[in-house]
Amino acid sequence: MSILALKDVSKKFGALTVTNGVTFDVPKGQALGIIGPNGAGKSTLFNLITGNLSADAGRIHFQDRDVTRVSAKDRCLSGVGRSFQIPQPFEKLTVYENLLVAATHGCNLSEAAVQADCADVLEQTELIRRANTPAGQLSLLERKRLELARAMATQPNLLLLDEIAGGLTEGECQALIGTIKDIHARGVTIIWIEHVLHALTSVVERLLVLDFGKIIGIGDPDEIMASKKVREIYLGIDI
Ligand SMILES: Nc1ncnc2c1ncn2[C@@H]1O[C@H](COP(=O)(O)OP(=O)(O)OP(=O)(O)O)[C@@H](O)[C@H]1O
Repeated sequence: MSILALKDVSKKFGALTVTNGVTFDVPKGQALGIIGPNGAGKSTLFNLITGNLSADAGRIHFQDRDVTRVSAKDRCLSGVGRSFQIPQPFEKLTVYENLLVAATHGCNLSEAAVQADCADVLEQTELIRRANTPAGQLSLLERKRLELARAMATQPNLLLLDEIAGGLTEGECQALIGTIKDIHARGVTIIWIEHVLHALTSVVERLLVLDFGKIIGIGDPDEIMASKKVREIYLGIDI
């Protein structure tokens, strides 16, 4: 059963077609990776799925409901969570307070349940010892963890990760991968845009390649990465 389905989704900015007839679905519980050159339309695709942008054409279904014209807030409340490429936490609020804000506005839990949920998310994302630290004092890895935690605090069934591994050392990257794997093992469906390929392929079961807003490949990560077309377009390897 698919949790998300896009059918012929398109988006233009002026004369520039950034999403061009995109059709794919994501089975419940799967981790799907998205790769593509800079400007291929990956973040735009996320914005269309979350409702931050509205599609010019096509339909988007989430959990069997047509959400094409549903607002970003309602999509979040119904279970679409996301992290952003550039983390922008409330710098002066503590880690825990940042999660409370996300949970209070991003899910339907009662006040008491929100507090318990945020404590659980702090454990899951290994931020428990930084709970009372202002977000502005966190290291890069901790900021990435907080970005993940803010998305998890909205209790997503579908978690969208936008280049969360960028800029980390190899050790930090491995630590973050471990946390993402744990979240996936709990049954959360994941779509992850990432340029750090080894991080992505160590988690995802399926890979989608975008180029100029079109899907040029989707399937088993090893097969996709071995395909001549993908190697030429994405890796710039002339074979
Ligand atoms: N709000 C906007 N208005 C006009 N053009 C935009 C807007 N958002 C994105 N674009 C353009 O759409 C194209 C796709 O951008 P997008 O950010 O989706 O690509 P991307 O694949 O995520 O790139 P990157 O890997 O660099 O993050 C780019 O040419 C970008 O300049």
